[in-house]
Order: sequence, then structure tokens, then C-alpha cells
Amino acid sequence: MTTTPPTHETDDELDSALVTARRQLERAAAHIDVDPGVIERLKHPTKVQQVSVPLERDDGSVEVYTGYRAQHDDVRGPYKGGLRYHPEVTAEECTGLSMWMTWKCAVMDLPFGGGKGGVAVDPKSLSSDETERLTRRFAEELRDVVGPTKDVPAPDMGTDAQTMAWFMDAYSMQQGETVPGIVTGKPPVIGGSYGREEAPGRSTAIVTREAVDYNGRDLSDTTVAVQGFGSVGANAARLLEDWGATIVAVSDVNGAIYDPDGLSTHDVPTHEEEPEAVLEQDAPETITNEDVLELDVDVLIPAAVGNVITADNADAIAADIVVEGANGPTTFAADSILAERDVQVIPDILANAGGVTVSYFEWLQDINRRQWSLERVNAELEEHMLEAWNDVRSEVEAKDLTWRDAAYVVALSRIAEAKATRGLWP
Ligand SMILES: NC(=O)C1=CN([C@@H]2O[C@H](COP(=O)(O)OP(=O)(O)OC[C@H]3O[C@@H](n4cnc5c(N)ncnc54)[C@H](OP(=O)(O)O)[C@@H]3O)[C@@H](O)[C@H]2O)C=CC1
Ligand SMILES: O=C(O)CCC(=O)C(=O)O
Repeated sequence: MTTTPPTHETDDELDSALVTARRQLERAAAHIDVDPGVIERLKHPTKVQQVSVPLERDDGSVEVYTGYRAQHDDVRGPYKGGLRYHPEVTAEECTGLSMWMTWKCAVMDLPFGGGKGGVAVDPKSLSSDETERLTRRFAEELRDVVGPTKDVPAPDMGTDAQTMAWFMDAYSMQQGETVPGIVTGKPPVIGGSYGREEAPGRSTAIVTREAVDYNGRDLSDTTVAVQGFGSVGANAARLLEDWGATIVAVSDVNGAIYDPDGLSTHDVPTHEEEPEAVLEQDAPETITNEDVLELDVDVLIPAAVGNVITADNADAIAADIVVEGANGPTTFAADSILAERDVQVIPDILANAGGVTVSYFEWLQDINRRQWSLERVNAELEEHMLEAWNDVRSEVEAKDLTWRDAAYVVALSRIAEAKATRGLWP
């Protein structure tokens, strides 16, 4: 049923997030009547800030790390997106990820644009004190580019609520007043939202449920494999298990545990509870991260790193539905192969958008000095996800598009209309 033009490039050298984001943009633009000048503009970020982040290690030695903040587009509102601590963070990666944030916020119809940043560091190599010093210094270096109505960071891979608390404290000290709205994903005790930590996993679970239902099936008859057992993967796996699905495999960086009869995912420690502990759990079998992707399951959820489904393994993906919990897990070439094979890929910009959606709720709570209950957050998230799902589904059905192209069409229409209305373009 999908009509994406086949493009069978190989992934010999995997594209960066930026190259993939630009190619996806060009492909989707062919399905919508948008000023080509707007598309050209959207291929480029507004600004990419690079900073040096010196850190005094616990042993007294000094290391200098490189940090970035990419700001892609803010026509619909302040730049919004996470901060990642990972050795492979680069300006180019942050820029691609910031483009995806622009589309993600627009698909969800949130009043935000797209940003993303991070530090090129292995967070597992730092003590908690070192991570705090690094974060405070990074916040200091970014002081001129971020702000509660300018650019609002949040957690991503390798960062968490505590990282956001340190960032908020450092920024507040610079400003001479407490500024909760400078970041989202903070602990609730300092203005964070209940449900934010779980939200990208919850939205991944919600769209999985909707995709299964769309295919005329029921979660109780559905097998699922999840790559990555962090904030996104663990919460998605646990919710889907609670809702009746059989989770046959979960993995961390070292590999996966597999039980064809279903795992008890609440008994497996998450990345936050105990990193690299998945393989230590009781299970009939352990398999590799590559094997997880090729398991014969109904739904595959890649929820760890980018570029894991490539031209090399796309033909071996046995799942009927791939739900992208991670950002950018499918290369451009693999996407075309999956589309030709009628594997439905529910894109990252819809699937994991619960994170930024609850960040928006948090931002509203901070501005209004209110705190919503967990029940309210989850109810509003469910409502927003269903609205976005239905908007995207309408484009899939009306134009016979893949789910990714349809999500781009929804996002681009809103962004282009905002640009035309504000008169910023041409
Ligand atoms: N956190 C958020 O709010 C959001 C995150 N995302 C995206 O979701 C993805 C995961 O983020 P998040 O859950 O926050 O990250 P976390 O740091 O919480 O967890 C990452 C998980 O992936 C595992 N992992 C790391 N590298 C690999 C690898 N090469 N192969 C397999 N597993 C690996 C880690 O294992 P180990 O425990 O062994 O280190 C860990 O279980 C990223 O793409 C991120 O951009 C998207 C939306 C929101
Ligand atoms: O909550 C946010 O602001 C952004 C989360 C994020 O970085 C993402 O969705 O990829």
C-alpha cells in the first residue's frame, strides 16, 4: 500500500543524522505543495553553538570536552530538545537531531521549534560529582543561547532528571533568580512534571497499541522485541507488557535476553536503575543486539541508538511493524527497503514524541507555577498522542504514504503555514 519511491543506495558508509534528515525532508516535500524556498531554508539550522567544557576530574587532572547546541527552527516557538552525553556527539549529529525536533514538535502541534545539544563524553567514565561539574560548566557556556522563552533543553541519551536539576540550578544562579522553565525533565520537587520520565516510552507504547489495532490485531496476541532498556525502551516494554503484549526480548549495550514465552520486564533493571545489567537476568537465552532486530516478532521497537536498521539488515527484519522509540534508528536506504516490503515503520517524530509533549506540559506548569497530577499528565498525553496519530493516519490514507512521509507532511504543512503567516519567508 505504500508508494515511497524505491531508492536502493547502500549504507556502506552510514549517513549522519543531518544527511538522513535532509533526505527525508526532500522525499516528503514531494508530497506537499510547499514553497521550495521554505524547504531549502529548513535544510539548514539557524545556529549551531560549539563550546569547550573544561572539567577538573576527581584526581585533580583537567580534561576539556566539546559541547554543542544546535538550533534548527523557531518559527512556531522556542527551540526545544534534549541534551545528550555520548562519545559520538558532534555538531552534525546535533543539527540532524534538532531538525527532527522541529518536525516532532510540529507533528504534535506544540508551540516549539527544534533544538538539540550535548557533550562528546562517555557519561559512564564520570563520577556523579564530575557529571555535576561538567553540567554546571556546560550550562555556563550555553548561557547566551538558552532561555525559557528562547531555547529549552531536556534529557536525552546519557542525561536524566538530575542532570536537568544541575543545569537549572547553574542557570538560575547566573540569573539571580530561580528559573524552573529553563529546562524540562527536572525532578518534580523543583518544578518537573510527573510522568515526564516515562513519557517517551509511554507514547511509544501508545502508538504501538494503535498500530497493532490499525492492523486489526490485539495486543494480547502481539509479540514485541525491544532494543535498549533505558528511559524509552524500558518504559515502553513495561507498559506494553502491562497492556497484555508478550515482550520476548530486551537488550542493553551488551546484548539481549530472550524468552519466546515472554519476559517479566518489571524485574529487569533499567539503564537508570543499574546500567549494563540486562544480561545478568534469568532468561532461557541470551542473544546479540543484531539478533534482536531480526527476531520473528510482530513488533520491533529499536529504542537505543541511531542507524541500527540499515541496508545490510533491512531484508532480514521479520517484524510487520517497526516502532521507532529511538531517534533515527532506520537509515534512509533501509527505510525504502522496508517500505517496499510493506513493513510499517512508525517514525520517531511521532512514536517517541511523548517526551517533548510532557515537556510542554512541564513548561506550562512552570510558567503558571502549578503542578498537574500524574493522572492529568497521562490523560492529556493520551489525548495528544491520539490526535497526532489520527492526523498522520489521515495523510497515510489520503495520499497512500508511508507513516514517515505522512508525519512529515503533517509537520511541514504546519511549519510552512507559520512561516507564510509570520511573513518571514521569502
Ligand atoms: N530520554 C528522552 O526523553 C528521549 C529519548 N529519545 C531517544 O531514545 C533513544 C534512547 O534514549 P534514552 O532511553 O533516553 O537513553 P538511556 O541512556 O536512558 O538508555 C539507553 C539504553 O540503550 C542501551 N544502549 C546504548 N548503546 C547501545 C547500543 N549500541 N546497542 C544497544 N543498546 C544500547 C543502553 O544500555 P546500557 O544500560 O548498557 O548503557 C540503555 O539500555 C535515543 O535515541 C534518544 O535520543 C527520544 C525521545 C525522548
Ligand atoms: O523533552 C524534550 O524537550 C525533548 C526530548 C528529546 O530530545 C527528543 O524527543 O528527542
